[in-house]
Amino acid sequence: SSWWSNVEMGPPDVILGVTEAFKKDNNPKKMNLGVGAYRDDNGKPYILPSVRKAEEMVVAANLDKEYSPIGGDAEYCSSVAKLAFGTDSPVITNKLNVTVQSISGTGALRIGAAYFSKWHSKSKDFYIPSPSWGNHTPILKHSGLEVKSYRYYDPKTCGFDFAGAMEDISKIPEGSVILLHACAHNPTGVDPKPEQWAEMSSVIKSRKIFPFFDMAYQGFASGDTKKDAFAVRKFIEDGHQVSLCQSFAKNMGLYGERAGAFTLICSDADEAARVMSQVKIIIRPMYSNPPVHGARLVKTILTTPELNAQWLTEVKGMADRIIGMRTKLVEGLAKEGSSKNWQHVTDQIGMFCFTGLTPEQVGRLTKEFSIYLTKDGRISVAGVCSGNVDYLAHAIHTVTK
Ligand SMILES: Cc1[nH+]cc(COP(=O)(O)O)c(/C=N/[C@@H](CC(=O)O)C(=O)O)c1O
Repeated sequence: SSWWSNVEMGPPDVILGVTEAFKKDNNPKKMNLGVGAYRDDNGKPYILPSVRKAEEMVVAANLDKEYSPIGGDAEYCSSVAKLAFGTDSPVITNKLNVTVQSISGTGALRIGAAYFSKWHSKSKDFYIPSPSWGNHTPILKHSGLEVKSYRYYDPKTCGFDFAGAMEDISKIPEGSVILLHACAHNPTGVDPKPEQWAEMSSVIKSRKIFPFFDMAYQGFASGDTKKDAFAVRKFIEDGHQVSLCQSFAKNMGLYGERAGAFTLICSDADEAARVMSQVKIIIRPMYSNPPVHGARLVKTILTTPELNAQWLTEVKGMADRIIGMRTKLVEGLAKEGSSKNWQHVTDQIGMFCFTGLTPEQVGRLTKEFSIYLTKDGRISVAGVCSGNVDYLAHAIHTVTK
């Protein structure tokens, strides 16, 4: 018999599996609201003009294809750290950040999980929001960490359960790690207000919990990279030694280029050198060194002032289109005569809208209207455009009235 006769069929990925099903559907009105990938108003993937310009510059530079350093290109790393923390942050000016290039946001989480599993001696417990991005749990478990949760989403209001979150956080044992979505929470689209971040920061500090940020949407949530980095910068101002995972998949449209970064904040240059050495020891046997092209595009954009300015207008353009679609969807539902409160659709922010639809209603959207979304009722608003928003409103009204 074969070596692999024991291998059973695994389930399709909760998120990426939706796209597979969508591709098989030949209904011309079909909609893919599953994967969090931006589409323009014609429903097409969008290559940012600033990225195309950067690509021309990189190609014209005739660079070689030698290995990157294990931690990636140093200028790339310093440019993405400045984007996250701010060029005048003491973290940057005192060089307290250990920043390495990662294979996009997922790769940053993998490096982070492996690092904490080996070097964070106080606890192996990671507390993630309930709900969180579907891939957080498997990534953390792959590294031998324990995954626990804290209340985050309130299904009654389709909003942030601040009281519940604070109650749970105040019970998290000292030394545990708390995973925080810096902006555009996935899947709920619900973010704490600045004053709520401030309260979370002080209770996390007083309880000596480690804040581990996942910032996969900087600039993509509000259209303003500084505003979207508020929580990370506030925690640093409050004296937390944060760790940070960054992705350029969404805010630069570099999905398949796999450009990201992982950062740990250290207390001095000597500690930073020791920590960097250990992060490299984790990366080398994982994938040795990162892919060059995506990082070159990011670095070119972030370090060429006019390209950086152009990029900021483009990322704001993406955010604004999504915000506009949220409003159009709510208007469409009103036009359909829905009597439900859809305020949360416009209150929520970023790529996703947590509609509040039940799995049964989600099933009907797919079966009766060829509208594809994850079972938890999350829709990627990026998949909505002026050509299909009324169809979506009609379908949602039909399954919810
Ligand atoms: C919060 C969060 N963190 C990290 C990632 C990883 O992205 P990367 O492409 O590795 O940089 C994603 C991707 N989320 C969307 C795509 C996916 O599931 O892979 C999604 O939720 O649809 C996140 O939503």
